[in-house]
Amino acid sequence: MKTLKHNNEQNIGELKIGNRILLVDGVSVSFDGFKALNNLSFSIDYGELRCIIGANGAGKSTMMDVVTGKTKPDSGSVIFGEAVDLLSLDEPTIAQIGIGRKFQKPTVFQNHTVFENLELAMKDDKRFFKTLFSKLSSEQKDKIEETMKLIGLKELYKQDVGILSHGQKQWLEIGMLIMQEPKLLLVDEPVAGMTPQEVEKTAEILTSLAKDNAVVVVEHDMEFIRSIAKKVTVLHEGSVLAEGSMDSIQNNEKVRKVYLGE
Ligand SMILES: Nc1ncnc2c1ncn2[C@@H]1O[C@H](COP(=O)(O)OP(=O)(O)OP(=O)(O)O)[C@@H](O)[C@H]1O
Repeated sequence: MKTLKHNNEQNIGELKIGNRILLVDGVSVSFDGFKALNNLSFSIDYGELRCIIGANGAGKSTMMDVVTGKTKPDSGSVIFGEAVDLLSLDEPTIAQIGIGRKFQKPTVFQNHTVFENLELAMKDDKRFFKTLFSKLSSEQKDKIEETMKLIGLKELYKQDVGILSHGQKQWLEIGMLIMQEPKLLLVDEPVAGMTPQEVEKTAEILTSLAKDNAVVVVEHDMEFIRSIAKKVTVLHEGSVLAEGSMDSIQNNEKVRKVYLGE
């Protein structure tokens, strides 16, 4: 079981597979009178890999901005774990208590090796030079090794990141998120621009990650979604249009109308 080094620890509750880790309840966000999120409600369980889909402008990014504290909604509530009120916390605190976000564009340190990038991303010590020149404990080394294995970059640990492929950089960034020990990961369009082999590997990484975390994937690539999805949430005009298995989504009349114009 994971532990949290934060005063909100007692409010997170037990991180047990199947327990709820995120509740978004009746959230609305307006931009100049336009409702980007409109009474949005859904929840995510610990150990779940959830896919969130929706047309451009459906509110996917705004939803992630609300969960990570970048945007404060006009109404509603967002609860992490059993009782942590995320709307009362700022962005750095939300990251610190265990919500990690991976944006589309990788932001790795180009002139450092794979190993160094993971080392720099480690949770406890954010001071760049101190991190680079201090000795790692065996526990920290093990964590880096384990992460390199998960993201498939173990053989490349000495390589400068600049020469990695687009896909490898994306995986490294997922690895850097893992080093911060998040409990909930929000991943924005992870397979955009990837080769089919890279897409397959990304599916493996995210599936494996979700076993001991919760992972929310926002993606447009439906084939990829189909390959990883257990439960899919469809957003439309800032609300949940449908939720369920990929099959039930594909056969859902409302979804077909909105997506396929049937
Ligand atoms: N800061 C903002 N100011 C004004 N309108 C905004 C702002 N952010 C988002 N919007 C609008 O809110 C709506 C929802 O946008 P959002 O980016 O959340 O959708 P999305 O589902 O992530 O779309 P995409 O798939 O294109 O990334 C859009 O119509 C967008 O134009």
